[in-house]
Amino acid sequence: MGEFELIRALFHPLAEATRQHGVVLGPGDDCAIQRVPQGHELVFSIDTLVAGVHFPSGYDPAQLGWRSLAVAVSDLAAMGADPVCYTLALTLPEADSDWVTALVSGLREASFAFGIALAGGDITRGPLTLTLQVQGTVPEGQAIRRSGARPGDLVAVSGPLGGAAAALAWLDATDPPASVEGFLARYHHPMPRCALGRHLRGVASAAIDISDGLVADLGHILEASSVGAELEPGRVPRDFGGTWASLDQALYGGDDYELCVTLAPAALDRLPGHVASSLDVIGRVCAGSGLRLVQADGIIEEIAVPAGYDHFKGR
Ligand SMILES: Nc1ncnc2c1ncn2[C@@H]1O[C@H](COP(=O)(O)OP(=O)(O)OP(=O)(O)O)[C@@H](O)[C@H]1O
Ligand SMILES: Cc1ncc(C[n+]2csc(CCOP(=O)(O)O)c2C)c(N)n1
Ligand SMILES: [Mg+2]
Repeated sequence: MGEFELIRALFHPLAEATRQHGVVLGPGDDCAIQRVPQGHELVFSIDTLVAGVHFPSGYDPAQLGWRSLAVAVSDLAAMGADPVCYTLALTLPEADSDWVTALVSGLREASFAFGIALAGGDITRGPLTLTLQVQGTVPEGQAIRRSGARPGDLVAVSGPLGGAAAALAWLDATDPPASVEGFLARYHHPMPRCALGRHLRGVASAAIDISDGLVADLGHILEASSVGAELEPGRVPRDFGGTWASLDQALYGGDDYELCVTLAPAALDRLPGHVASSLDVIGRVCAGSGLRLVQADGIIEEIAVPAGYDHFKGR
C-alpha cells in the first residue's frame, strides 16, 4: 500500500468513526478546523514516541496505538482540559498494512475511551516514530497550571506509582508470571485521568501528569511555583494488584500517567467523596525550595534539583 492508500483506507475511516462536534473539518484538506466554544480556551500539547526509546522495537502495534494516545491525552488531563481532537504524524520504515491496521485498532479503542477524534496527520518513511498533537478545551481561566502550589497545600497522587517502571524488565518475557500482570497492564494500558482533572478545575492549585517519575514531576511543580515540599515515601501508593513496585520505582520510575496535584486541605474536603478517595495524600508544600523525603524514622533526605529522564544523558 502507498502513502495515500494507507491514509484513505485506514485513517479516514478512523477519523469518521471518532468524529466529534468540536471538529468542524477533519482529515482531507490542508488543515483541520476545530471550533472552540465561546468562553473556552484551546489547550494543546505535542508528544513524540520513538521506537527503542519510548516503547520496545517490535512492540505490538495495537498496544502502541492505545499507549501513544493515552500518554498524549494525559497532558490534557493534567491541565483539567476536555479532550477534543488530535493529529498524528507517523514515520514508518515500511507500509505494512496489517501492522497499520492493528495500530489503528488500538488508536480507535483509545479514541473512544478518551472521547478524542482523529482530525488529521502526516505519514513519512523512516525509523518508527509517532508524534501526536492533542487539543482540548477548558472554560476560560480554569486550566490547572504547574505554578499555583502554595505553602500549606497538600501533595496528592491519583493512583499507584512505579508499575510501568517495574514492567520494563518484563516487556520481552514470553511467559511472565501472573504476579507482574499489574505492572504490565500499567505499561501497556495507561489511563489518562481526564475525569479527575475536570473535577480538580478551580480546586487544585497545581497539577502535572507523572511521565518522568514522581520526584522529577513534583519537582517541576515546585520549581514553577517557587516553593518546596516534604514528601513521606511511606505514603506513596505502589500496590499493583497485590504485587508492589519498589520504592525506587515509585519515586523515580516514569510512565505511570497518574496525576500529582497540590491543593489546600479545605479544597480536598470540598471534593465529592469518590473523587477525594481517589487521591492519596503523600506530603505537604512548604516555603523555600527543593524536595525533602521524610522517612518513617524521621531521617530526612534532601533532593535539591530533582532530575527526570534526559534524552541526551539517559537515566
Ligand atoms: N522544542 C521545544 N520548544 C518549545 N517548548 C518545548 C520544547 N520541548 C519541550 N518544550 C516545553 O517544555 C515543557 C516540558 O516539556 P516535556 O516534554 O518535558 O513535557 P512534560 O509534560 O513534562 O512531559 P511529557 O513529554 O512526558 O508529556 C512543555 O511546556 C513543553 O511545551
Ligand atoms: C522500552 C522503554 N524503555 C524505557 C522507557 C522509559 N522512558 C522512556 S522516555 C521516558 C520519559 C518520558 O519521555 P518524554 O520526556 O520524551 O515524554 C521514560 C520513562 C519506556 N517507556 N520504554
Ligand atoms: Mg506532562
